[in-house]
Amino acid sequence: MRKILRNNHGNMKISRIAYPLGLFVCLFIYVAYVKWRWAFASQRIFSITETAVGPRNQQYHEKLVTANRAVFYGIMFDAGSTGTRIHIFQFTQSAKETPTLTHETFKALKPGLSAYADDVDKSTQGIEELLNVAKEEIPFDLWKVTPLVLKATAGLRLLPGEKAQKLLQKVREVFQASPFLVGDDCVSIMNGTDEGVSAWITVNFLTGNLNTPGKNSVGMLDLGGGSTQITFLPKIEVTLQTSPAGYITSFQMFNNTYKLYSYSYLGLGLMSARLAILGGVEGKPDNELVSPCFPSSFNGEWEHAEITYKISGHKAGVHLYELCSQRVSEILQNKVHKTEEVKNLDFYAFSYYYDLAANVGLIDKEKGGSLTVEDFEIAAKYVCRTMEVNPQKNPFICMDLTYISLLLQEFGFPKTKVFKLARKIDDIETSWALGATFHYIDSLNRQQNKVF
Ligand SMILES: O=c1[nH]cnc2c1ncn2[C@@H]1O[C@H](COP(=O)(O)OP(=O)(O)O)[C@@H](O)[C@H]1O
Ligand SMILES: [Ca+2]
Repeated sequence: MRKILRNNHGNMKISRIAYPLGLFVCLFIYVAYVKWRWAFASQRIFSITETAVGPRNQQYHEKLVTANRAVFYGIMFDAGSTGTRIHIFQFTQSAKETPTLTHETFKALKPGLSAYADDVDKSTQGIEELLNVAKEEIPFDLWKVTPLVLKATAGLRLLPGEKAQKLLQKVREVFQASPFLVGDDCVSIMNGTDEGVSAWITVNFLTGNLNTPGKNSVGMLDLGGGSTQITFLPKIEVTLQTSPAGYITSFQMFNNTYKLYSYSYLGLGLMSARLAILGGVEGKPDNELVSPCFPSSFNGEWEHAEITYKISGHKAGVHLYELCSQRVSEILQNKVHKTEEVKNLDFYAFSYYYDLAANVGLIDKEKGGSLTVEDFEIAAKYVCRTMEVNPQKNPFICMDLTYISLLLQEFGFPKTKVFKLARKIDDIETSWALGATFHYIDSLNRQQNKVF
């Protein structure tokens, strides 16, 4: 009897220790698992294979796993000024090998988050719709180890701070209720330099320049709706020495340190520039905005940042291109820093550079292509001249092309400079999203190394 009692007493003691111990072991295994997923994610640098253009569903996922390739994902939301986009990146890795970017799923919605500044509750519908794409794409068992991040750009930078924070808080709530891995910093406004640097990482990774020592890097030009970025790796010391404060940035990624020239011009994105050229002010409705970049007989409306403006052409307009380029030059005067070195480097151009060139047939809509500053200028002159007699579907086409051609010259590019325009390289979107995902994974791993 005594023995039994003693045994019972002993069992109770064991279960009192066993319960918290079991809980601790489970927690340890879970944390170790998450750390393991991300540890291999940041070993040296990622590679990309032809499987990037492959089917991606549960069957494909199982095929990779059974082929002894571990699969993991990262989700990046790009909250741009004109739209919100989801990028779902799939990586695979065999034992002891560097991870490979195998696929991207991309979906975009309009308008951008800033359009909901006065009705925050409405912003969640689009975010949830995009999250559903991630749920369909990512196998259920990987949801809780897949990091989910949103970074907002010019649209939210241009909003009053309080309105922007309310929008971000709403998104944070939706993210926290989702089954994915969210950290404290999962939703934020990205600074302009990080935006340029991340896009530079993307394009240099996709062109194979990042992982090949001695290979030249390429520069990156991004023309968004609210801001525009220029980023390149200077090869000559003069550029580093003569650039103003805030234009040179050092960053570390995957054990390498890079010193880049990178600057984001807030307010010089195409939509913000249109407003400036028209003489309007962000957030303030005007009676009517008149511009020499529209044909003299033109009358219409333009919606920008939730305000509808009445727009029209100058009555006495004759040489549209000359008058328009004068006005655009005034707007760009003393705004942009010129560098000599850009003349000698290869550049990729994204976003509205691509869209505009594709719209007027300078490049193939799907495949992209190469063109010069002069091609933009010739197209601008042609469109401005013909739209007087032949009204265009897009009344801004003369203004936009004139703006692009002059902006590129302000950066220091000669008219003969050739640019590459690409929406995708190896079936991956040429956006800052991939570079930012690499950076996020890298920093997550560094944090975890500190914890363990
Ligand atoms: O990932 C992308 N894929 C394709 N086009 C994009 C992507 N990101 C931005 N764009 C294009 O960039 C332009 C607007 O930029 P955005 O809305 O991002 O402004 P912002 O960068 O100034 O915030 C649009 O033409 C949009 O189609
Ligand atoms: Ca953008």
